[in-house]
Amino acid sequence: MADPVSEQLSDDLEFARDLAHRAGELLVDLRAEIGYADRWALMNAGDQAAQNLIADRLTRYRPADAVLSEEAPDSLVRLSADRVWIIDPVDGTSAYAKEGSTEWAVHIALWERGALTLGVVGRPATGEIFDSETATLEPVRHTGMRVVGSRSRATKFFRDVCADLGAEVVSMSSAGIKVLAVVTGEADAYLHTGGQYQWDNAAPIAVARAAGLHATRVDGREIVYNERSTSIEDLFICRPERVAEIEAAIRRHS
Ligand SMILES: Nc1ncnc2c1ncn2[C@@H]1O[C@H](COP(=O)(O)O)[C@@H](OP(=O)(O)O)[C@H]1O
Ligand SMILES: [Mg+2]
Repeated sequence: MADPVSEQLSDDLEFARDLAHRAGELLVDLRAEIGYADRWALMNAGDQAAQNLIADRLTRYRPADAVLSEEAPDSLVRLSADRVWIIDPVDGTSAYAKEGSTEWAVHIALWERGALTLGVVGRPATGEIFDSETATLEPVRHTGMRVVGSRSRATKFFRDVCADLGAEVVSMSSAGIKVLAVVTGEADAYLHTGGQYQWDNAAPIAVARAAGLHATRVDGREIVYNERSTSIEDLFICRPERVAEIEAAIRRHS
């Protein structure tokens, strides 16, 4: 009979879910242990502990693969690798260090020969894990249009597009948590401009695509991963039925 543990380690999606689960538990424990009095200490400890856990297991169980992580120096080896794990150990770091906030996530994505092949977004504060195999788009439960955007870095463009649409703006931390808000029907779209990196959106985009969401750059271009530049400045994630309306507003303000 197959050993369930070794099966879990050999299947990339199960391996990635397990990484997000382990890192999430560690981060929740650290919050309780360190407390919130010194936010920088908690942020640094969380980033470092989750990075170490994920990096150690990738080295041990996926030694041939390259890694791009927010918390490790970028190695250009990834540009000629067949498989690259794109990792954000804690997305929404400042929310992680805010007592009571659930707006922080663990991102694990895998890029293989030109495309993202899996993504896992863990929401450790609620114990949920979303992945690119099982994510399904839920119906909206609100009336009108809701657009989710950065809590701390909303741009004029974002505000102008939302005002044009007459949309309710919902501010949240973490790119992963914002994509989950669209997947779960809490918002119709997630619009971001002004800067972001591959690790901020790779896993969320894999989950968004699996759920059937529209996911492109703000100008409609495809989002391309494992480019030399780590930057992916802007994103437009949207329920299919709202794409045309929001794209028209984007064009009016571009
Ligand atoms: N203008 C900008 N430039 C660079 N990174 C940005 C950015 N706006 C958002 N981000 C990054 O994108 C992630 C989600 O941001 P936000 O919560 O504001 O929507 C955060 O990742 P980290 O928390 O991993 O640093 C944040 O640092
Ligand atoms: Mg991030």
